[in-house]
Amino acid sequence: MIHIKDLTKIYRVPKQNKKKSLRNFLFPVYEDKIAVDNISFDVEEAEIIGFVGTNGAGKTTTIKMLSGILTPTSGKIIVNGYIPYKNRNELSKNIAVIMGQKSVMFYDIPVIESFKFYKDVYSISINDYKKRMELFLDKLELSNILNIPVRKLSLGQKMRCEIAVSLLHNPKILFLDEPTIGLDIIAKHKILDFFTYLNKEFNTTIFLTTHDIADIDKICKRIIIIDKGIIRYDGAIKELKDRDQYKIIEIMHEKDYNLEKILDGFKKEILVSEEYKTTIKVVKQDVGNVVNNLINNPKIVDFNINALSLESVLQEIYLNDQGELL
Ligand SMILES: Nc1ncnc2c1ncn2[C@@H]1O[C@H](COP(=O)(O)OP(=O)(O)OP(=O)(O)O)[C@@H](O)[C@H]1O
Repeated sequence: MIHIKDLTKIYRVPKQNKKKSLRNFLFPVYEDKIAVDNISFDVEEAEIIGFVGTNGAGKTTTIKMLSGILTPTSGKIIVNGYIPYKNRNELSKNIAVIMGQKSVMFYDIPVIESFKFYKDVYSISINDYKKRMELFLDKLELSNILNIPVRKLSLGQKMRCEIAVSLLHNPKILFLDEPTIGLDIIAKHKILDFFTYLNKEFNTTIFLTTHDIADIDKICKRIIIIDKGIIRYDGAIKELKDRDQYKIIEIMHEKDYNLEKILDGFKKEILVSEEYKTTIKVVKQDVGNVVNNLINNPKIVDFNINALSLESVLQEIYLNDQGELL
């Protein structure tokens, strides 16, 4: 569905010059800024990919190249059989790009007018339009808001409408850039459940970029980590979590317990310390022995062993800067 090989995007930016002279203003010197550096990956039909990275990693630039908004500096890129920057019109019939902070609807008029407009833009038949609207009314609960002007909608309502309008033409691929930004947990889950539904029901391929790692953990099996324009990891989320060398142990205990004494000799980090509950992080190899000590101690009431959350795993990757992970 998506094929990218050795893809690079270099921006030409004016070189920062501390000296503010007329010469520098009239004849600026430029330098190259490598935003995406020789990346390669493939995405199969009906996959849901999480594309993550810190600020400035190259995510939006990649999505813009995938959707034909930007022309790559070099490399190969094919999306649904098209070269995006050459066949943007054809490609747009098969994809949707949803950016959490950008709107495609008309601000001052009722929501339904935007739907009618895009029905004509995409030349959608009356029958297909009715079917799609039924789906949106049902799954995104739009029935009570279609006649309200966009500017009067809450952020959650607006986002549900944005998504529905962008999906009127039943695209095969969705490029999502921060689709749940600013939403409360209920609105967020509704939207994520809807994406999962589209994926199952219509085999829609989903390419999701977000800073909200919980979103990725909820709906993606595969994750691509990009860092300073370079792909650091491309694989299963489960494998990434399994590679992690730590476990989290949540210990329920009596008030007067002594952790140092119970776990004497083990390297541990205390993450949360409460009166009757303490959460610690220990290396995987020590878990067996730590558990032994906990079981044999009368001050310990109960305990749970958990893997690190995807968010913590990624945090460690970014912080440790371990280089190539692949
Ligand atoms: N139009 C542009 N001109 C020059 N440099 C740009 C342009 N757009 C992005 N960049 C630079 O390219 C790099 C990658 O930016 P990009 O927006 O793709 O990152 P990102 O991963 O989407 O970041 P964020 O999560 O902050 O949105 C950054 O260093 C950014 O400053």
